[in-house]
Amino acid sequence: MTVDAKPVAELPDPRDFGLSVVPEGEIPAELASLVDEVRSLVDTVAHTKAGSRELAAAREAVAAANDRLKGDRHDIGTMVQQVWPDGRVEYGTLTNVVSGPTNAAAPPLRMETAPEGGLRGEVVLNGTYQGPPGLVHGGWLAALLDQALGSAAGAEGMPGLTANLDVNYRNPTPLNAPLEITARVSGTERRKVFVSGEVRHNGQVTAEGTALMVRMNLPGDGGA
Ligand SMILES: CCCCCCCC/C=C\CCCCCCCC(=O)SCCNC(=O)CCNC(=O)[C@H](O)C(C)(C)COP(=O)(O)OP(=O)(O)OC[C@H]1O[C@@H](n2cnc3c(N)ncnc32)[C@H](O)[C@@H]1OP(=O)(O)O
Repeated sequence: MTVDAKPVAELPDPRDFGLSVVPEGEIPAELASLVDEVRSLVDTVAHTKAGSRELAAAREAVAAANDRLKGDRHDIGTMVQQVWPDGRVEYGTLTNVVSGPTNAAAPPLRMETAPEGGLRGEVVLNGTYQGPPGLVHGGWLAALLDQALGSAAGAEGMPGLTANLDVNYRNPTPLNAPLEITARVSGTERRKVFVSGEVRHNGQVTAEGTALMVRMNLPGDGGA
């Protein structure tokens, strides 16, 4: 179903809305490497069986690193501009909990244009995303789908917010295993963008979702 589809001519530039933008290429390699290490640290701490002495020493080392870095922060709402190999430009928040490149709590999910249309990404979720034993938490699968579906709408020139998200869990989703995420726009109606997507492991759908994204109301587009 496509009624009155109205992609915006150009993606809005967040700077026009008073937001700062960091081009992904300008993120220092040392920060990317630190984020990876912290991601691993969170998993290590979550699973450690170390004794009190080692734990106390590790706490001191982490506190020292925290003190060292605390001072100088990006503002909340800072955006990152990502340019994908196919030339697609995407804006997201720098610390987006699913895709933010500097957020150690993010897997992170990266979505690229799929040959069959829509977007496709791969991600591995470690033990800090656990729900049932050995399995990914259902809320996190919903978060992955929400992000992928939102990106699919953005990639078609219709960035917006999720008004409704519906997820069906078809099969258990394993931790520490490659997952494929796919998403596409299935229709539009005025500012409503209908999107659908899947999470797969070894080609088998483990979760699938549909969402209604409401496209941003931009100055000059008449709001229709
Ligand atoms: C600033 C610069 C930006 C730069 C560019 C950035 C690009 C980024 C690109 C790409 C990446 C995106 C990745 C994101 C992924 C993550 C997504 C999230 O986590 S979003 C957070 C959770 N969602 C919320 O917090 C929304 C809260 N809700 C609202 O704010 C409003 O309700 C909103 C915006 C969704 C709609 O409000 P209204 O006032 O704008 O529009 P109304 O008139 O109410 O609705 C429009 C149409 O939608 C229907 N509608 C609205 N809500 C509905 C619902 N829940 N169910 C069914 N229909 C609904 C209405 O009936 C209406 O339909 P009719 O055209 O009249 O037919």
